[in-house]
Amino acid sequence: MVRKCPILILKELLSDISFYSTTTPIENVMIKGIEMDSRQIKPGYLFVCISGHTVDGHDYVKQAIQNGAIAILAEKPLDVDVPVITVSDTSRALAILANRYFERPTQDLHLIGVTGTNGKTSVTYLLEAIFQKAKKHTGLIGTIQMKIGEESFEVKNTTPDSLFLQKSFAKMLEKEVDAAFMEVSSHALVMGRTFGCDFDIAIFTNLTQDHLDYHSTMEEYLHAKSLLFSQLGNRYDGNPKYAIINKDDSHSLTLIKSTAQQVLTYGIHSDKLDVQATNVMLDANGSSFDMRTPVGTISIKSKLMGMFSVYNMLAAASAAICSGISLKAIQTALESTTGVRGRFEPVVAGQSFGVIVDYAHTPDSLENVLKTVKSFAKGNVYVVVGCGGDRDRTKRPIMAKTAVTYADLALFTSDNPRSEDPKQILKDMVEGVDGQTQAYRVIENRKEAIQYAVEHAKEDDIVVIAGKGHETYQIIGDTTYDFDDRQVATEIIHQILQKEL
Ligand SMILES: CC(=O)N[C@H]1[C@@H](OP(=O)(O)OP(=O)(O)OC[C@H]2O[C@@H](n3ccc(=O)[nH]c3=O)[C@H](O)[C@@H]2O)O[C@H](CO)[C@@H](O)[C@@H]1O[C@H](C)C(=O)N[C@@H](C)C(=O)N[C@H](CCC(=O)O)C(=O)O
Ligand SMILES: Nc1ncnc2c1ncn2[C@@H]1O[C@H](COP(=O)(O)OP(=O)(O)OP(=O)(O)O)[C@@H](O)[C@H]1O
Ligand SMILES: N[C@H](CCC[C@H](N)C(=O)O)C(=O)O
Ligand SMILES: [Mg+2]
Repeated sequence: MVRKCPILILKELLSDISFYSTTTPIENVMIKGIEMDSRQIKPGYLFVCISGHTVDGHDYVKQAIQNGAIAILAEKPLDVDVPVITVSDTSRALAILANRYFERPTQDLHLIGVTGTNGKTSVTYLLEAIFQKAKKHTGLIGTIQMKIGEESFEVKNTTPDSLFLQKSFAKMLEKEVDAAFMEVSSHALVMGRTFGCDFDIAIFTNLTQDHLDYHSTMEEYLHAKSLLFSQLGNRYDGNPKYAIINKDDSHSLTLIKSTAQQVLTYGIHSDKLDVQATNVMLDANGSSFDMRTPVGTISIKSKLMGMFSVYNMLAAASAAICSGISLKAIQTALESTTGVRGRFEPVVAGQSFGVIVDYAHTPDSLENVLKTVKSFAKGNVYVVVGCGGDRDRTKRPIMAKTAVTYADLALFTSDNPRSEDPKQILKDMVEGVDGQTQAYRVIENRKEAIQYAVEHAKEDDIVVIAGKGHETYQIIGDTTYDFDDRQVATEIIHQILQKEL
């Protein structure tokens, strides 16, 4: 199916919005595009004013008009020479308009949304592997990138704004994508970035502490996650919709109750699971288990490490089963996949000890990763870890405590301090540690912290570099510096090996 970007009669475009008012008649206004950023406006565009967390888009109307905007969607009347359409909520209106403008693309896509504190990126990549094994054309949107087949596009947010989303889905349909997998963050659900997305399947991975800077309580955070399930299948189109829920998570019942659609539960320990892993074996080479499903049982021998990976595989397999993918394709894909960039990624640079780069930046993910490493490490475990600035402060002492509990030596360092004082972040972390009995060091400079760990590690030891995973930058103040944990570790190891020659 080839879709072209339409030039639309503004009045027609607004037909999905029931209540709005205009300053001048808009009967003959044709628009060539929609933008919410005045800097991106091109001649003939509609500019949508969003009042954001940092600035108010209404203040950029003049710039938008200078750049060629021929109409404005706003939350208040404005004194300008082009038609102004006013609505009570421009973010919501934008989601509706974007959906209409791009011809409701998700109605023609098999769309799977994944939410939860940890595992969203991992599950979307497992889905991609499974669907590709079943010879489907795939699309993916998440923390690392937007993908159409093997083509990659940059993203600013894990779940982009509604305009970017609908444009991406339209692009996917142009490229004949059958199924798309996307991470749905709690921020996006609260901000309505996914309004207009017609999800066929919604997956819940787990809920543990994070983002308490944005959601004031865990209850609010849970409620945000539940929106994906309460909004599932709002527009009945005759196709079955499924909520896939990790029943071993203590919040599962709330999510099950929040949806009116069919529910498939997965897990290991709970009663009456639809998809269950049994005989789980974990070791330094990966994981193996039997997966019982409503359509048969398969044995899986995967290279993915840790119990959390077993949960991710169950989640992806459950969604694939609901999508009609064969157990054979699921089994083959799970057995051949080697994991995602920056998630439990080994650094192999000729050293005699292990180095693992992992995106653990929450208390729960850090605990999972360190427990997994500790379970097979023959020597000492070192962890290099920091906590992001301008993010949940209350997770800092918990992450530090987790680090010293499971590692033999923890090196507390910087991880995107952003506008905060890196020393204060480190102080917040150290609050969680009993300095008398627990082994840690504070080394603010991340490169030096990695260097310390790598220089001290001996054969059979393992160094875990946590928190930044695939990231290739370090944000300090307003400046974004190049920084890639994998590259930095490799360079330091090479220097050490050179000296030893
Ligand atoms: C707090 C938050 O979520 N902010 C998001 C929000 O930005 P904002 O409200 O600050 O926007 P703003 O800068 O005030 O601008 C308001 C409006 O004015 C417009 N503007 C602005 C300047 C100008 O010159 N002209 C102009 O027209 C902007 O285009 C915008 O429409 O809207 C932007 C566009 O959609 C987002 O990129 C931005 O995400 C920021 C970068 C962010 O860091 N968000 C994080 C907290 C987030 O959303 N994270 C989740 C993942 C969490 C997880 O790991 O689970 C995510 O989905 O990414
Ligand atoms: N199911 C899981 N349960 C707990 N921890 C997990 C799980 N899956 C992955 N992890 C850990 O969490 C880290 C982040 O995983 P992943 O990137 O898949 O999560 P995410 O939900 O996409 O995170 P983000 O919110 O930053 O987008 C991994 O590096 C790993 O340490
Ligand atoms: N999506 C998460 C990623 C955190 C990654 C970590 N490296 C940090 O910068 O805190 C956030 O924006 O909170
Ligand atoms: Mg992610």
